[in-house]
Amino acid sequence: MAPFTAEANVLGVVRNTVREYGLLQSGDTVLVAVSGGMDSVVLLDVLSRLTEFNLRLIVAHLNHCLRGEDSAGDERFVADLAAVYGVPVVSEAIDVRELCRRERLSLEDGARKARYAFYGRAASRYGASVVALGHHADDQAETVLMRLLRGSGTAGLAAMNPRRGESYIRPLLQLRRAEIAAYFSATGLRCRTDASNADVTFLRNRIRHEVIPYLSHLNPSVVGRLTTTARLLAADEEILCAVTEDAFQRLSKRDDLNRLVLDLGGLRREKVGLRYRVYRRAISLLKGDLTRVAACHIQQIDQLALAGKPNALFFLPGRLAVVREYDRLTFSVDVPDLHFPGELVVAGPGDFSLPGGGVLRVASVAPSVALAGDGGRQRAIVDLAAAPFPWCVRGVRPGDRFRPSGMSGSKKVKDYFIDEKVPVALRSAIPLIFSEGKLILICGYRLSNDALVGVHTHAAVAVEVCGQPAKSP
Ligand SMILES: Nc1ncnc2c1ncn2[C@@H]1O[C@H](COP(=O)(O)OP(=O)(O)OP(=O)(O)O)[C@@H](O)[C@H]1O
Repeated sequence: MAPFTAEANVLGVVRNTVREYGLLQSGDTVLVAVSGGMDSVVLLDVLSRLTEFNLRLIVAHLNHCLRGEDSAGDERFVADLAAVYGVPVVSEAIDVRELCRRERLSLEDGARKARYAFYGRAASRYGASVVALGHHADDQAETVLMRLLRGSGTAGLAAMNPRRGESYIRPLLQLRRAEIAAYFSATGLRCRTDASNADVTFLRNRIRHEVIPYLSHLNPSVVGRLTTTARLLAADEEILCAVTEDAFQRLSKRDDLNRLVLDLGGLRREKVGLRYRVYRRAISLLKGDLTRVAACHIQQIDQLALAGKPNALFFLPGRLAVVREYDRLTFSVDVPDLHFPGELVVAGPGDFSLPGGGVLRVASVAPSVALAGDGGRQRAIVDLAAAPFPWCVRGVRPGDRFRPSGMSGSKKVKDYFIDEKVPVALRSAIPLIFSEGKLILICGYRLSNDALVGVHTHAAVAVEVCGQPAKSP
């Protein structure tokens, strides 16, 4: 029997993990993500020793440009290390701070986003079948605690799996940090040290250096317990994903503008947990991930879905709009600029493109149609004698007032928007129509007493906004 050494232990656990989760196939090309830290240095060494798989290894390193000369030093160190193993190295430098500023991400999220995009590029360049990452059991336990503190559900607490999708594997995930450190010392490997790993102003470091040691006093197996929780929840998560996918297929469709539309009638019959999952699925499909989408956003979407209000709008980080229109809930990204710059002159009936998106449609209607009543909120009928052309169409400005139909006296547009609970983000995109300097219509909302049709109306037009990004009652 082989003696039980730190090396034999690590190699044995990794071989078990690889077998249990089917992480490697013979002859695989593996992109090994190496930061230069101890874990990924050990990962590279271990993979190079799994000779029975006849692997082709490629080392990949991303320079995040966050620590000046230290980052450049890491990049050189990894290139030298790859040379020692006689394997190719692929590296890139990305200004992560700039990326985070541009995309309004935290440093941690931005670095992760840059890294995974880089892995994707590098893997396809070298035809790698999998990307190997150096996460271990202590990382897993820290991740579970961090997500618990952030209020994650099952998906978040399931944390990491030895296999993530088809492309990512974590061969060290069932090893403790101490076991990896013992292997590292026994083999005489060298690595880079990232001084920021000791900085307890970062939540992960505080959990690593303060919370887990404290919890270990209560239960010495705390890391094992947390990783078990993650494993059990990962198994549950698989079932829940299948159920979600089934519901999502039943309840969603794409409309002709490529927006995702959920059927509220069906959605309301589902349990709250499933509704939440369907919203998350819709968002990740549109945005690519769920970065910056918090539990409170999902709850707000659900309130929008269940509320009595037939029309309302809600914005999520990342220019994602969720619009409730009667029995539909529409998700769209890259919503048009919700701002109405400048002025538009309408000299007569016709279709007019609005600067914030959508079309203003002004169409003549027969006096009999005009008298039959108004066309509902979305389609207003205007008496042309009371509100003659040319009209000026523009966004709201401070001090604008009008005389809301059916009310006596006048009212500030701003107060009207507040009373009608029109979302602030939407207000400046709503077209206001003026005739002879008087506000006669807030499109999609309210006509003015000054433009109402009556028995004496001889000429009238119907006004509506088509393809408007969002509206609220
Ligand atoms: N700069 C880098 N270049 C290449 N690979 C890296 C780099 N930084 C980290 N990795 C890979 O990611 C693994 C996990 O690193 P680390 O624990 O720092 O990241 P994390 O942010 O906790 O995890 P995740 O990448 O899943 O968010 C490392 O073991 C290594 O395989």
